[in-house]
Amino acid sequence: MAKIVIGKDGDEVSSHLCQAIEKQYESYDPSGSRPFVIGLSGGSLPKFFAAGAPQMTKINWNKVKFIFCDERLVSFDDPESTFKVYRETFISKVNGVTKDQFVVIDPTKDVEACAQDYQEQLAQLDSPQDGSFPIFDVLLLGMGPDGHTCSLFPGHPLLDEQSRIVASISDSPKPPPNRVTLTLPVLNKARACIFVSTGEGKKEILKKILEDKEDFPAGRVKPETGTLTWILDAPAASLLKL
Ligand SMILES: O=C1O[C@H](COP(=O)(O)O)[C@@H](O)[C@H](O)[C@H]1O
Repeated sequence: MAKIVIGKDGDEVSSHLCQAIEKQYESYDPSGSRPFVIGLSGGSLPKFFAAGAPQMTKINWNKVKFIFCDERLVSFDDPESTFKVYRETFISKVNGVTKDQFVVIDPTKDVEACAQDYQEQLAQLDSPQDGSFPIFDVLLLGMGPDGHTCSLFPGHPLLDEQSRIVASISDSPKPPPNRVTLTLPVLNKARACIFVSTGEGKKEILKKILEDKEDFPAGRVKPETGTLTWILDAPAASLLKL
């Protein structure tokens, strides 16, 4: 069952996001060797994460590895690069976080080779496994007004992917067309999936997914044993009968 949390404005959304991440960190043992893995999304999410990050004082950032729930296949200087956004808005704000803690794509590869390479990089993180799938600690997710999450779009064959951890997409309906993305099976193995969805433009799709239970990619994120949290602002939640 999803937990829905509503912030009255962007600051409250950031606060709820930080609290949710810190709560998940409580069940992690920082004295062990494995990292605490946080999956990052692009779009509107980085601004809430970066704004709240300095408040997350319980987290030993040295133990964190950041991965990308999806990434656009563009150079790291391109404004569409999600890594670029985090490099410019987050790394500079939190003491001790360096770019070496980010598991980044190789943007020089073709999209399929890039996905394969990223999957291999994720496999080296020493995360717990369930069968062939890693169990990541926290995945921070966004959702487009069409109901996509990561780079998993409505009606796309990637929604049926059952075995890969990272897949490529070369026909993304939202530009840029070439991207790599975590797949639904790995999203649903995570210990915690936290969506952040804000603004008037998301109110209809949120009602369809959270209340009417219509089938959209974001609604297929249902962690098997982990938790699912939706953090919304008031405009995004305005059609929900909570
Ligand atoms: O293209 C993308 O869009 C989604 C949703 O973005 P938002 O701006 O509507 O929050 C994002 O989660 C994903 O990472 C990104 O590649």
